[in-house]
Amino acid sequence: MRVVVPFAVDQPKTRLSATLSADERRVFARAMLADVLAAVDATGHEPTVLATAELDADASAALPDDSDVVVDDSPLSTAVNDVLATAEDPVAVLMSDLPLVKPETVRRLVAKSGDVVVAPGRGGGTNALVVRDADFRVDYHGASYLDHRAAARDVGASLGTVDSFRLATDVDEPSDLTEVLIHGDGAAADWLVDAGFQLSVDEGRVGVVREEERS
Ligand SMILES: Nc1nc2c(ncn2[C@@H]2O[C@H](COP(=O)(O)OP(=O)(O)OP(=O)(O)O)[C@@H](O)[C@H]2O)c(=O)[nH]1
Ligand SMILES: C[C@H](OP(=O)(O)O)C(=O)O
Repeated sequence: MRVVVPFAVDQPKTRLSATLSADERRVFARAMLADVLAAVDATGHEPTVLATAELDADASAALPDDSDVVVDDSPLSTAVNDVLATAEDPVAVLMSDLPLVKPETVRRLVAKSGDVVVAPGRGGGTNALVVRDADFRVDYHGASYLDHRAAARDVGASLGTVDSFRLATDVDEPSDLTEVLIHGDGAAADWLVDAGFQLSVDEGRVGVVREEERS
């Protein structure tokens, strides 16, 4: 199955700006992209990066050999809907900020039955979809998990849901870095460790600290 991976090339992950500089967010976003693409590639499914701009050398380095790249500077939902409108076969849409995703996670997603399969993110978002219905269209942001379920019902599509910790864990906020350090073992986790991040336990609560901040 074609697995479309939307990727914001410029100024990604602004909600991490209290913790990472603009340059660091660029590099970290590319490390997460590499983890997602590696997981897809290991399953034999074909990744297509849906990028907001031409990929630079760092982002291109994350691409497995058989990847396609589509550049579309439209807003996220418009760009994904452009893909869905011309797709002749089922398509999966998997976000690029899911560094805990493993090949088995991708296999579970694409194996789930339903004309529209939704994998919720924490907080009401939609971290992955499988679309087997020609009339279904996306509408991201806000409580998009609920919106996508309603949109599927509106076009008469049957619904599947994938309840997966690894798919639900998108990295949006500084607190999400904790999950990457605990459960990640790919490029994103390695980058965080190299950048000096480590787990901290403060009054029983787990978080992250950066080495330079502890001294
Ligand atoms: N093609 C495309 N992908 C996008 C766009 N905006 C976000 N994405 C990707 O969609 C996924 C979810 O987006 P967000 O969680 O909002 O990521 P983000 O825009 O980098 O982060 P914030 O700036 O913190 O909102 C990530 O894989 C992004 O790289 C867009 O306008 N076009
Ligand atoms: C794309 C968007 O991501 P979030 O902003 O919720 O991380 C969504 O899941 O609808």
